[in-house]
Amino acid sequence: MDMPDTTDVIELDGVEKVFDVRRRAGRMRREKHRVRAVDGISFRVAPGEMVGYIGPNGAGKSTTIKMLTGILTPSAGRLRVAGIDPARERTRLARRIGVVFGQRTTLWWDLPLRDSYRLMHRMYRVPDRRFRENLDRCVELLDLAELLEVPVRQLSLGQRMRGDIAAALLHDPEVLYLDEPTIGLDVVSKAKVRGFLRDLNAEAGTTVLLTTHDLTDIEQLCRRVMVIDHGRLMYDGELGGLHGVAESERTLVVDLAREMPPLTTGLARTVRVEGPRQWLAFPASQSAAPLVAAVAEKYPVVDLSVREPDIEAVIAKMYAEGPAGE
Ligand SMILES: Nc1ncnc2c1ncn2[C@@H]1O[C@H](COP(=O)(O)OP(=O)(O)OP(=O)(O)O)[C@@H](O)[C@H]1O
Repeated sequence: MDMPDTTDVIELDGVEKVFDVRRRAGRMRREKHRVRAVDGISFRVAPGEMVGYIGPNGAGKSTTIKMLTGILTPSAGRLRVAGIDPARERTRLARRIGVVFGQRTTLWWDLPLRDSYRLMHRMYRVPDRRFRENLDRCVELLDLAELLEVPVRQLSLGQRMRGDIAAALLHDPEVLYLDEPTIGLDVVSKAKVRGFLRDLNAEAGTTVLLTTHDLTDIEQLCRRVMVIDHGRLMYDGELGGLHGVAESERTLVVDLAREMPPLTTGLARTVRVEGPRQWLAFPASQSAAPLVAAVAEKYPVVDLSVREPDIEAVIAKMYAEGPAGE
């Protein structure tokens, strides 16, 4: 007889979320319309895993995370986090999970960071000693010492993000949901955040579910990735198993002094021309340096930047070639 596997920290079985929306249909009429935001998803996450949860805009990622925190109740299916039904016991679950939304802060805008943390200390009823230890650790590893007395509204985006990550960890959650934790951050801040998350996962064994549009986040942090689209799980496996990841392309964006015909270097394909700006695609596995040198030598260049492949591009390619591992 199969025994249910109770060691998994996140369990979803046939989870659905349907929204009833009213849409304008003509001048007066409104039509009822059903949106299947999550359409029968099943997966399990073991303690200590760090899993990427990716998909195009509107795929159903945020809706899934909201159900996992208990903010939304599933329309059908079974869902458990740390053995708890999130929608039924949201408050009890809140002590076991941490959530970071890159697009908005859970900190108090007008308060210094330290005061936000004090409020959370009381809200989550964290034992004093534990709180102090966690805070000290986050302050050290996230470089927050100089920022504790600064009101949140005066922090840069990268500083605020680090502050938010610390806030999500002060009560020792077993599970951390991260929704776009590196969005809008510069290269240095991204590296800091990624390094911290890697250490947290390795040392504290915190289970992490990571939603991002940045493929590098996934490459550097997650061995396992789940792809969702139109509310369905399209892929669950290693990142390398996704078609298109290895052979994806980076883009060199070139601003020229004037409009020119498509550039020819022999090292890249010119995929787009708009006025004096041109987009050159080259294999992601190759260094950009020879291409940059060739372009700069041959053409009147005003500015250059390299764009990394993003998840949307990889997923588009996956659909073009059919999902891997099926
Ligand atoms: N409260 C709601 N009422 C009606 N429809 C909703 C609601 N929330 C989400 N949806 C719809 O459900 C679908 C999935 O949305 P969701 O926000 O989960 O996608 P997402 O994968 O997080 O996208 P993004 O990457 O843009 O954040 C979309 O079609 C969205 O319009």
